[in-house]
Amino acid sequence: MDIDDLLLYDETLFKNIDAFNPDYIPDNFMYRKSQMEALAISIRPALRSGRPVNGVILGSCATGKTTAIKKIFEMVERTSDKVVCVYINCQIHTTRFGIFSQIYQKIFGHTPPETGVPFSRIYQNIMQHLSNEGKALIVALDDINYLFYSKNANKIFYDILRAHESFEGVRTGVFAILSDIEFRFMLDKNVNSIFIPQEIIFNPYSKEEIKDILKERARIGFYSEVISDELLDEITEYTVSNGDLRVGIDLLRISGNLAEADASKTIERKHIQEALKNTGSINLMYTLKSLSDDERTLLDLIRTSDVDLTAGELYSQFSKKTKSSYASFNRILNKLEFLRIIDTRFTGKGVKGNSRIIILRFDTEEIQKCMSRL
Ligand SMILES: Nc1ncnc2c1ncn2[C@@H]1O[C@H](COP(=O)(O)OP(=O)(O)OP(=O)(O)O)[C@@H](O)[C@H]1O
Repeated sequence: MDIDDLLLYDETLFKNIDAFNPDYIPDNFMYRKSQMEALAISIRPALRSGRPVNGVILGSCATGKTTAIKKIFEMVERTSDKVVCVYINCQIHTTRFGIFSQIYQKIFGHTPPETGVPFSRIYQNIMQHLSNEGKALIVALDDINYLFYSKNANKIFYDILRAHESFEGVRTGVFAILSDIEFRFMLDKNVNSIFIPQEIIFNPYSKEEIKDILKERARIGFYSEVISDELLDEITEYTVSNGDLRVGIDLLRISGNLAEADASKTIERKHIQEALKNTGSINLMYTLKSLSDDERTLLDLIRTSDVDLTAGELYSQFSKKTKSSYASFNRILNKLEFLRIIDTRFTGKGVKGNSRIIILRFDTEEIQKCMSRL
């Protein structure tokens, strides 16, 4: 097809292309009944003038944690106007002000002004409103490990969970969502005893479950018979080996697009093979998306260097590009290590043997591929 035809061609394989969006909430949320029940049990007291039970929601990536929270919040809000449910993505909102702005927005329908209003006023408005209206507050903090990095977690938990000490009758709860079991102990380390949560585990899907979920997604997203069962099996295999359901959903979407561009009425193996070339690690892409410009600049320097640099060498390159202080360079380096994009190893050389060597944990091409898709 030439470009004009490509743009004008109005046949589509997609019945509902939104079904492949990252934030699509499936009506049919399969294999998560017991987790949804556990969430409902934790929230139930809040619907009956009690306090919600705090929870920590644990499970590796793309096991449906976010979907479960969003679904249960939707259900709660449909059932009662006495519970305010706020979902917060901590990759985006990392400060106390940022997080309480989200809560404020949910309650009052608009965010507080960014300047001129002290945090205490915003906090007071929120809690006073809840107290006056007799409403409970449940806050889900997704990817809460990002708050450990900025060391804000404890304060935020404290603000939310001890509100009842200053505001009569206020009932609050927190769901902390974690996608890496390693962060579980860090939660205890970062948040003291005010948070005693019940654990809700989202175990990985089996191969059969992945196949069923992908099949259902294809059924919603494509017209019938666009993709064969055999090719779904292949996408399932790849998804299982990659360990991330999102990769499978993305593969469906990309191969559908490629088939469409080919004016084909069905997805063929060649479209999947082509799509595979375009999918980097989705997880890595999400992590890279959350980086600031300076953080990406530093990562780029690491990625494009032919040799493993020491921290000192890296800083001298970085400071030329960004004029950053050593302290902020160091913070960024620690963050990249914390996000497990890089490793740093002491070489035993340098001042007091403190010289570190920086090692990229991913293939440079993989990073490049993900960066180009941001
Ligand atoms: N049981 C399921 N049924 C249908 N779709 C699902 C199911 N579980 C996950 N998904 C889909 O997989 C994708 C990832 O799910 P979700 O964002 O809820 O996972 P997560 O555990 O929060 O991931 P992360 O920890 O990486 O944020 C979404 O597109 C979601 O619709």
